[in-house]
Amino acid sequence: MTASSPLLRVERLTKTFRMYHLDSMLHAFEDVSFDLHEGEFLLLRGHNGAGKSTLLRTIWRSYLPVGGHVWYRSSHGDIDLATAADVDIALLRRQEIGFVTQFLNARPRVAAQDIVAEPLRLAGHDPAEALDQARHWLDQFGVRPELWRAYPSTFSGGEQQKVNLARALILPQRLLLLDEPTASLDAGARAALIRRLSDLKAQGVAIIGVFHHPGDVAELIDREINLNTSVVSDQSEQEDYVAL
Ligand SMILES: Nc1ncnc2c1ncn2[C@@H]1O[C@H](COP(=O)(O)OP(=O)(O)OP(=O)(O)O)[C@@H](O)[C@H]1O
Repeated sequence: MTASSPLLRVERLTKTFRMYHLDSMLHAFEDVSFDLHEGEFLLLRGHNGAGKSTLLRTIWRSYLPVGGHVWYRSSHGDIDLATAADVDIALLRRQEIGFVTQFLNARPRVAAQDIVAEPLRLAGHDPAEALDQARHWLDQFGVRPELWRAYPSTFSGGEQQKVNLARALILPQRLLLLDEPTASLDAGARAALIRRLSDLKAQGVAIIGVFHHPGDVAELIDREINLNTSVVSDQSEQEDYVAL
């Protein structure tokens, strides 16, 4: 893929789960194809169980697809995330691809501010500057200063989600996968999230998101894909439907 080609090209991606205890297969999604360019925001739609989270997790490579490709134009060259080596996936997750879920991967006895600062420290930033940035983002998302040095394992669901978001969004990635990031956020944190996503999009970050209330991010959406029907619609050219 060239510099003007999509950042991500998903081709006929199919995911089936084997239900061993039932000796049967369950189709999560089938033959999904779409392109995503830098700075684009793609909304995934579909009813409960349509396969939205599974699609995000397959791109993130928590799941291996049973068919298809996920071509990603990394800064190291083109790579198929569907078949790439685990070591390459780990590198991309550290440097280029972010994933936010509603669930904090809370590590025991690590302070909230250190969890948030870690991506900057790993990227080689000065530790004091990383800590300053971490406090800035905790503040932006509305985490009280008295919690910054506390361990998030005891935080409320909303507070954990704020730590999660601050960590995931502190360092601009090239591709961001969002699985219901506004679930359990209060209005102030939702507004901070939308401001941050809007800034990241303007910087060229490509975003794929699942939102329980898509109205939250209405102004950011460029295209939608409906997993019930596997149809992509362009927000600016509604008549231009592309069958998958
Ligand atoms: N690890 C798994 N093993 C077996 N089946 C799974 C697994 N993960 C998801 N599924 C099934 O795949 C289907 C798609 O699930 P998924 O969570 O992707 O749906 P969703 O569109 O995100 O739904 P919701 O809107 O309810 O969050 C569901 O029927 C679910 O039961």
